[in-house]
Amino acid sequence: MTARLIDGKAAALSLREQVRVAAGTFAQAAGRRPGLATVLVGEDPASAVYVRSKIKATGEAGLESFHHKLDDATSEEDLLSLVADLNADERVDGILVQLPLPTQIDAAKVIDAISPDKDVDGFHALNAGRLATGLDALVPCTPLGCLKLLRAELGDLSGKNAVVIGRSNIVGKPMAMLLIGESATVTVAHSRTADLPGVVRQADIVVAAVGRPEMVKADWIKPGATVIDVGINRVLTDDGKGRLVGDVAFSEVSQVAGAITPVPGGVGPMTIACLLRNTLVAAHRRAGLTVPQEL
Ligand SMILES: Nc1nc2c(c(=O)[nH]1)N[C@@H](CN(C=O)c1ccc(C(=O)N[C@@H](CCC(=O)O)C(=O)O)cc1)CN2
Repeated sequence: MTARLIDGKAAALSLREQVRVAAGTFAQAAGRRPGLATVLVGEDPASAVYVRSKIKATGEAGLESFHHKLDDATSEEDLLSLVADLNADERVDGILVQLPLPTQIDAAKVIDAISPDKDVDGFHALNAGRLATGLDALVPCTPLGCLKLLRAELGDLSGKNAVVIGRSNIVGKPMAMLLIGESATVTVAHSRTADLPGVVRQADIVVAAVGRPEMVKADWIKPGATVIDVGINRVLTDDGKGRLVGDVAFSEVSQVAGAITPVPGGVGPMTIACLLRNTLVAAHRRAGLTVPQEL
């Protein structure tokens, strides 16, 4: 392997420590701890693991945690009613409804019902619009985590050619907006892009968020490029056990790239660290306190 390994686990631990210190300062100034409400609907095993990790990380950072577990058959009306209660609860600075939701619930309606001030996932249309127009916004955690890794690796991103593969509202689009905000030259590519390998080959920075295991190959990558892999795909192995792979063919791409995130241990841990960061930012704004610069 020739590429530098970008250690998302270490970066996430360091951000979580910064959040812990700043949460203590917030508690002294505001007379209460910042609060995060998590909502898990149903029994999806991966979602249960992610929410457990979020609750654990919340406690370790000194934030107050309010967890709500609803059963699989919960109606949209009941979930909207819980969101309304959490919007009104002064102890709650951030509301996280874990996705995906069961099919009887319209996720867009639920996201729209979350107060934009408490939308620590950054999925509400108001936060998306604020990000797109360069205003202070709560920014989706995964792209924010990618940006923090890119800044730590490359410093100034201005003038870099960045290709984001994937156009989802949760990762691709906000990632592009964040990179534009850094004065990078940004292309958003996707499954229908003509000559996708040729487009990606122009990039100094590649962010892969397509959800297709090991789709990005070594001959797509400009030598020395920085590659951020957002994919988390579970694939079956010959021994029947299965393993996690990203959207990037790591073993071959790491021979060409200048730096690369692994899966696991790259972007994933930053998603949870940025959720804590967003909760602290939301708490400061709601309390009328200045958000610490280092966050
Ligand atoms: N409301 C939300 N729902 C979902 C989000 C989100 O940001 N908000 N993102 C994903 C899942 N997710 C967080 O919720 C998440 C996924 C993966 C990781 C992570 O740390 N992954 C590890 C590997 C974990 C494993 O072994 O399975 C890694 O990449 O190192 C954190 C958070 C969908 N839903």
